[in-house]
Amino acid sequence: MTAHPTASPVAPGAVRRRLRGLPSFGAELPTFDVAAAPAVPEALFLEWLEHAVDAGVLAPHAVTVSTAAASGEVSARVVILKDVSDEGWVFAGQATSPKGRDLDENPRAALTFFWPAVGRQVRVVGDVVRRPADEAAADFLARPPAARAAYLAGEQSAPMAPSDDLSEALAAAEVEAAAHPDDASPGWTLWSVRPVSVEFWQADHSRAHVRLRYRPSDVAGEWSTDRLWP
Ligand SMILES: Cc1cc2nc3c(=O)[nH]c(=O)nc-3n(C[C@H](O)[C@H](O)[C@H](O)COP(=O)(O)O)c2cc1C
Repeated sequence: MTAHPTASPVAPGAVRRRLRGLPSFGAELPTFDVAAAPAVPEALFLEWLEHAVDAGVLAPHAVTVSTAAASGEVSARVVILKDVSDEGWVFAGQATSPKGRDLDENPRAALTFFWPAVGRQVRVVGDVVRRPADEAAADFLARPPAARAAYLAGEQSAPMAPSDDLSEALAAAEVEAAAHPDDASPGWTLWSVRPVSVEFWQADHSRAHVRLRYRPSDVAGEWSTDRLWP
């Protein structure tokens, strides 16, 4: 572990004023007609995702995944969304990473998408299941060699030793990945979040933010919706 000196203090109130002055959303915001919302949340999510892509939102497929260990300790990180279907919202990572360990202990997660330019947030909460190993292997093999190399170079989230050289490790792993293009990695894992709640949030400049939450209804496969106070 490396120790660092304490950062110098800034003028009292300066950070608060700076933060208060920052914009959160684009100047022009879309509207959200909840009466026209599809019957299933996946359909609305895909509609909103395409809209975000068309609006030029950077990395609209990046999502914050929040997990909790059995101890109750929580953590969150950004990952890339891999798929959305009846199976849920799918993301990938290393089985032995902190998120993988959390999900082994407590297979529940919250996903949070935020698309500032269009003032939209989508929150998905649900049970997490691992996708079949052959699906994870196919996903791993479809990744570019540099991405596979980055994964193979070292154990994700483990501290690096001072003697570890990242560039060297990446170069060696890239040679290895290129030499074995058909070798899947057993640790590469796809997780699917099967939603028990999906909430769509549309910002409004006059603060009349529109929120619509889907939850499974009593009829299997169907959803009921609620408007929520902003
Ligand atoms: C835009 C972006 C995309 C990322 N995509 C992934 C991903 O798909 N899978 C992954 O394991 N980590 C991804 N990461 C890195 C994670 O945020 C995180 O550092 C890593 O998964 C380790 O998290 P953990 O220690 O909580 O397991 C991404 C980071 C960013 C900023």
